[in-house]
Amino acid sequence: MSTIAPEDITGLILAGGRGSRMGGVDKGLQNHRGLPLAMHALLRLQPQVGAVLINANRNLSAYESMGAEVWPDAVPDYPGPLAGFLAGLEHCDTPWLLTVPCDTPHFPTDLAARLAQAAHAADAEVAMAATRDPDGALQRQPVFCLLRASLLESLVQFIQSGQRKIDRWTDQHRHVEVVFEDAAAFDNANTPEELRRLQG
Ligand SMILES: Nc1nc2c(ncn2[C@@H]2O[C@H](COP(=O)(O)OP(=O)(O)OP(=O)(O)O)[C@@H](O)[C@H]2O)c(=O)[nH]1
Ligand SMILES: [Mg+2]
Repeated sequence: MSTIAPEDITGLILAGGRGSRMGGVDKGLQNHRGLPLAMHALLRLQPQVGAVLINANRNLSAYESMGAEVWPDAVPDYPGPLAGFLAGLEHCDTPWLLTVPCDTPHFPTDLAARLAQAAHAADAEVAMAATRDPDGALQRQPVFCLLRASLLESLVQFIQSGQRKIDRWTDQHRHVEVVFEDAAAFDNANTPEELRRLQG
């Protein structure tokens, strides 16, 4: 096979954060064009992968009603997105996991296909999205990450050692970066103002 099949990938929507810059609200449940942000992510991710999970730590039944399995962090105190990666890897039944955050409703519709192609071609364990700044500098998008499910043990150890940074961890493994030309597709909503800007 010349790539990784969609059926071999579980999509994971990361909605487990504190949303502190948004005033402490549950970011994935905030309205964007008539639907909760996490629902936009679900609708975009579902056609690209075989199954979808949601990682959330509050309002679990609201997320369940979107039609996907929901898993909270197994580690306490909101240690960051890697806790979500961990919940996803623990509950993923496919050889690959693809993470996306709940606050980026316009992410590329070919995200899974392009990351899968690159991971396969490079025989990598991790494929991460990247964009270019206006000045041309490469900007990693670490929460958009295709991972081999076999990295679970490595991630448990990394988190137990007190580390939190996604690319510090992924750099320990065979990885590739995939540049997406449309940087605006990765615009996310951290504040109410950024969410308003996304409506336009
Ligand atoms: N499971 C889990 N996910 C997290 C955690 N922190 C952030 N995330 C998720 O990681 C992604 C990127 O994080 P941020 O954009 O900083 O979101 P956030 O942490 O909720 O927002 P702030 O509190 O304002 O930083 C979002 O999809 C969050 O839901 C955490 O401690 N646990
Ligand atoms: Mg945060």
